[in-house]
Amino acid sequence: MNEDYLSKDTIIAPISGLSGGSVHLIRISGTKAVEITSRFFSNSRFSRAEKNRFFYGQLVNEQNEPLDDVIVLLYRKPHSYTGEDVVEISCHGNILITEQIIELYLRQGCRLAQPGEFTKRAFMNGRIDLVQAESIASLISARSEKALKNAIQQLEGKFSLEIKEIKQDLIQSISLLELNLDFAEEDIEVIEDQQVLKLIDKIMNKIERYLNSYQQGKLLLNGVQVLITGKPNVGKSSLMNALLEKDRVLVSDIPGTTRDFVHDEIYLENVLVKFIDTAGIRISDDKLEKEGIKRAEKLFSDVDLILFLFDASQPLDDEDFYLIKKLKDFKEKVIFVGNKIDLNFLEENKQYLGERPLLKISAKNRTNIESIKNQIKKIIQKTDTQQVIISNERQYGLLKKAREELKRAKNTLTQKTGHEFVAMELREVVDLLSEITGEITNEDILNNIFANFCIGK
Ligand SMILES: Nc1nc2c(c(=O)[nH]1)N(C=O)[C@@H](CNc1ccc(C(=O)N[C@@H](CCC(=O)O)C(=O)O)cc1)CN2
Ligand SMILES: Nc1nc2c(ncn2[C@@H]2O[C@H](COP(=O)(O)OP(=O)(O)OP(=O)(O)O)[C@@H](O)[C@H]2O)c(=O)[nH]1
Ligand SMILES: [Mg+2]
Repeated sequence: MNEDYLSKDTIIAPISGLSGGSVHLIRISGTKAVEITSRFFSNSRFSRAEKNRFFYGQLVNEQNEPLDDVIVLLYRKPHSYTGEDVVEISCHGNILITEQIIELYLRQGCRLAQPGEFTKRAFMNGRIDLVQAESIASLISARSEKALKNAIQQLEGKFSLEIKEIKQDLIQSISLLELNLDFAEEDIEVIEDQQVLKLIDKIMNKIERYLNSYQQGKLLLNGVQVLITGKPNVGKSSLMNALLEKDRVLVSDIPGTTRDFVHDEIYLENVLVKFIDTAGIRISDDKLEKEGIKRAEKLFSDVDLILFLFDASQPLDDEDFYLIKKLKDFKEKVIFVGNKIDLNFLEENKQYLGERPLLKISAKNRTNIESIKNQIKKIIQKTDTQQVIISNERQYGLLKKAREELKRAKNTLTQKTGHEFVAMELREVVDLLSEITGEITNEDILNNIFANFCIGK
């Protein structure tokens, strides 16, 4: 597939952020990258260079009008990110300059790169495998230090290597099982069932460990989402401000002060925590309010933690009960927070709250806000970053299938249905693992993966 792929379009895209920075970076990859650049770049040593190097000079357009003073980086195939000839232009950080340069290349026969297309080419040209490609996307979007560490490990090939080792073990057993078949008539056992069973168990353990890391992996990758809900005027926005340690949201004694979602973030233990303050939920016939409530309730299933806030100085009322009932389905992630304890704490409310944690705070006086942060820290359990953590849904799905297939193989072996079936099932596991690293794949799957990358990756 390689040669074919190399000969395709020359593609271009900005690869740095386009707002704020003082320098922008543009990448051009493909056969025309060097030739086009040499026609519009003032530094004559550029086109003669054989090796990767950088050059300083002026970039001009077709009318010889200067576009910018730039640094051009030359990467000769296959020694580049994509494995093709690559030119990177580092220009001044003005979107107008960047656009003019890109338009020049488009007029000269390049086309804009699709999201993830550079990385897709790197994969197609064998520079990286699929796990590594996906780790680049995780690396960019990681919302915690641990997720970042894990992504870097995967980019270095740690997970890919472990998969390769598992596959080698499997392939060895498969060939021994097949050898057994050849010698079946002569009654020679090349491999004992017990040995194969032991191997299957060993591999199942490894896969189980990957699967178990997924929930935590996703959390570390995306950060923790915490929703603050409760009826109007119980102090949700006050709590939001207390958690953020700033006056982010408007607070007032008029019920219905917050009308839409307000979110903001902090880092706790190097994990991004996103708080969402919502409009107070009340039983209402008002169309607009009903819609707001519907949207808030949709968030119940999306978030990782729900803080149900109530006024602890007052008896719980129908509006509180309405919400408590709604939250029953999400019980395992709800924390009850009794606010306004500076006024009073009514013990009688406790009986309605079940066995979930109950925290007592005063948002206004910022009392006991730490107890909430401690509950969030509990979610961010101690994770061992020495081990591979899975955070990718595709990889998770394939690992689950591999586990099922291993179970099947184990069954077949213990039921002594025949070694040829065991071998077949183990081969299926090998294929599933090959799909993870992308040795086995198809165009649709690939397009799907890379389409979710950002532009310029
Ligand atoms: N300017 C720039 N910075 C960047 C990237 C990039 O593409 N360009 N990266 C993009 O994500 C990351 C680094 N990843 C890269 C990986 C491989 C090669 C590369 O050209 N490798 C060749 C050449 C090495 C050499 O000349 O010594 C090779 O390995 O053969 C470049 C960047 C982060 N920073
Ligand atoms: N005494 C006391 N008053 C509080 C406390 N927390 C909030 N309040 C007051 O309660 C009123 C409502 O506070 P908000 O934070 O705006 O309440 P909310 O739940 O966001 O209200 P809506 O946005 O209208 O749903 C304000 O007057 C706050 O000053 C508290 O811990 N103690
Ligand atoms: Mg509010």
